[in-house]
Amino acid sequence: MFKDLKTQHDALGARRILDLFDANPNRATECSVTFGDLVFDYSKTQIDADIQNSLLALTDEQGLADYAQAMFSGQKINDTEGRAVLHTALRNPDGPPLEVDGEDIRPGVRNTLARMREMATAVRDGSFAGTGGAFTDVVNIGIGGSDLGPAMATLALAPYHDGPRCHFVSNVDGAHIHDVLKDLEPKTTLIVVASKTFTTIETMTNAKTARDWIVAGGGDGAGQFLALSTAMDKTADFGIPAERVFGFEDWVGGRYSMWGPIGLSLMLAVGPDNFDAFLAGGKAMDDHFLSAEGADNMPVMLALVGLWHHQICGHPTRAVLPYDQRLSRLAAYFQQLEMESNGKSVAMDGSSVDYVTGPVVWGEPGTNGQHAFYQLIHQGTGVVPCEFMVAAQSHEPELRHHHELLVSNCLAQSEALMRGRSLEEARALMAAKGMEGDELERQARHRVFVGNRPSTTLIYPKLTPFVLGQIIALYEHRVFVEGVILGINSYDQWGVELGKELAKSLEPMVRGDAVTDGKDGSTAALIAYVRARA
Ligand SMILES: O=P(O)(O)OC[C@H]1O[C@](O)(CO)[C@@H](O)[C@@H]1O
Repeated sequence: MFKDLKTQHDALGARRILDLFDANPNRATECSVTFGDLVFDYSKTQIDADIQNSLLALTDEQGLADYAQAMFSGQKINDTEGRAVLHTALRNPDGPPLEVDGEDIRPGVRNTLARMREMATAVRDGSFAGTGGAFTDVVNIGIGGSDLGPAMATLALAPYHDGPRCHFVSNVDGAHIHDVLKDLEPKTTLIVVASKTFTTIETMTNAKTARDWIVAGGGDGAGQFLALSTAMDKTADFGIPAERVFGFEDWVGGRYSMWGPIGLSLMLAVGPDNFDAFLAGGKAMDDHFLSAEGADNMPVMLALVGLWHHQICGHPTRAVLPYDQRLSRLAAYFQQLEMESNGKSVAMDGSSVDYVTGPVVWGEPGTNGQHAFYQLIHQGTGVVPCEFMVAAQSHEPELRHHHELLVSNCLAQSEALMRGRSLEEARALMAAKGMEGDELERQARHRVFVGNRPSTTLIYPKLTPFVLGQIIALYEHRVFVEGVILGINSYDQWGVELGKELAKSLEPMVRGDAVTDGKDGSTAALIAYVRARA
């Protein structure tokens, strides 16, 4: 796999990205993809027309178009779980009939969306209320895909909030629920239990704690609960009646689920119309993904640039750097989306892969990261491809100067990474400060930036619900394209199971109800430490 591309990579030698701009005045346009108001600029990378052609050839070799059709038409491409992958249907409720197991799923999608809208309206206008009156606060209890998406999006769309305050509890660490509930009023708090399976230990533990808190505080117990789940039997066992359960099917993966019921807390915060706009943004990206050809296809190019940097250039991580404070949970969201999807070592046919699969994804918003880890990005020994994101406009026109500084910083970083600073330039800098001799030489060397470090920039007009929908769907399809080219199933997550099983067996030992015989020395000693201080 990737033999030709690796040869092309090896032939690059010391080629400077900056020189590519001198050689081709149209490079910025030619190495950008525009879709609607979104522009994805990958011109500050080593990718040229030849490399681009070889990358695009991979999509044909791996049958990407057929896989995309298979996914959108409901074939069971998640074949280790025997499931279709149809989160795209959640953002296309009015599409033509779409069958899974012989049944058209569209009416169900429309019905659930209408019920969500009704519930959101009732909560927001106070016609569904707690024992103390209209709900002032909503606590979404969920983890992984049942938390990261709605938590990220609710923060991202803060300027559109006109509903109750929304809080998110995920960690089984009691500190999390304690710190969230301590300032809330049980009689006016709505608890939304978000769990696809309704068995996840963290979520069920937090849900029970929340129910006790509501009851102890004079609330209506499960009467102030909503459930978002595929497991109607389990939600009923918990005491939540069917009319307050928003179901979805197994063809929606957890990390792809915020477009449906799992997005209810977002809908409660920003209202049904803004939620619809978010769905419309996702749908617009789906249409683009299915229709745009080759280098004009944004998700395809985003995926290919990622493959170039990780699989071909061998850079082990990639940084997501939104210059947008309200996207401060985006990196965590992408970590699950990308790493749970493509962190695999077995191909679809069960054979072991002999190439690297998903990269480590990490990041923080700019400009904060600049004052923390950018040192390593600029002068460290390894290369970290950076994915910058920035809006042309903020939601705070009265703080225009802040936004101008934000944008300037974002652009400065990608320019600095590419341009670098040579030893000669650093020497001149030191000389200008009056330094000379050995000391000048020593100090100058510390001020050299090798440059030629790749980055991409996704630029968008403003972080509206529609644009957020576009961005999230863009990255979902990126993960899909990468998975298809790597020949792996991006939609299962068997790697999370072993730790869960072991946690179950360890709990009685940690509690002191079982002996640690049979455990390795380290685990037994750590349990003994905890027991001695419990
Ligand atoms: O929604 P659930 O079933 O509680 O699962 C939460 C998360 O746990 C995982 O299964 C991983 O443990 C994720 O894939 C999922 O998003």
